[in-house]
Amino acid sequence: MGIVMGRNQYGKAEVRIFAVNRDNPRHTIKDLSVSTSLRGDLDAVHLTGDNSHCLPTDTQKNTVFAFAKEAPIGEIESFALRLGKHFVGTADGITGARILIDEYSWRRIPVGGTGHDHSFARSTDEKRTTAVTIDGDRAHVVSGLKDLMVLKSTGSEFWGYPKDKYTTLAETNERILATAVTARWRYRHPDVDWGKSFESIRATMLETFATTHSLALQQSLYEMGKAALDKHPEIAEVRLSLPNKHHFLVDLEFCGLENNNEVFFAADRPYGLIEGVVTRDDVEEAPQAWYSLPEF
Ligand SMILES: O=c1[nH]c(=O)c2[nH]c(=O)[nH]c2[nH]1
Repeated sequence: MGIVMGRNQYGKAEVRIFAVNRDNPRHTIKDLSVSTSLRGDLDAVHLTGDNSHCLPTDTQKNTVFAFAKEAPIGEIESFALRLGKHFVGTADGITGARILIDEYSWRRIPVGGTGHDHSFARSTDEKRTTAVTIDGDRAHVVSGLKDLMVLKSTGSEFWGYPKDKYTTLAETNERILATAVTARWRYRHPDVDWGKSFESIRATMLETFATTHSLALQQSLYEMGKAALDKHPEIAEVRLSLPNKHHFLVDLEFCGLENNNEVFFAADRPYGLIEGVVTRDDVEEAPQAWYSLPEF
């Protein structure tokens, strides 16, 4: 029985890059966290420490910064595709790459009609994301968002579940439903207006969360994924990870007050974690597009 080196990848994680376009006085900015991972003929570095195919993670980091200067960053999907193709096309022994990008959402400070030219505010943790996988001459693009906080103050119920001797949860037809959405969707091809597609999928999922009368967070998850797929032929599947941010009704009887679903304890943990894949029944699966992705 022998011991062999298994699947591996390596790169620089969370390169924080901030870029300003100063072409005119109305600046545009990009605030990104970029992670690079390279795959390929890397047995030698693991087995003997032979670094001849080991493009340093420091060089990968420098490449990210240089690419941001050499051409406009543009949409995160295009930037990730450029980086991934560069590494696979130029680094000896490297046959695959995974580029992860999270984009922080700054907005112009609302001064005047169109917002300030060079001052910005960020009031949310929400990030737009992409995960690009280059596998030889194939490319997979999985985009999404994370930490999008949403809440419904009515229109959510939970009842009809199995009960056993450990059950204490009361059935309810009136509860708060809150979650922090992490969603990723896989594109069928790279011929996409990335920004427009992102905005529309995000809006569709938000609208569906709002308008679905929810009997379970699982039902909301499916409806959100389905609505995105119905409206967007360019995507093959949607994966969602939804922590159920429980809001417990506070018993105020101790001081003689009736609590008519008005005052809750917003617990941060433990939380239910509802996860699922919503897909088309006629598309080919692409496990490589998802391999080692956080959350999925
Ligand atoms: O929407 C829900 N789904 C569950 O599976 C679950 N389990 C639970 O305790 N509360 C809820 N709510």
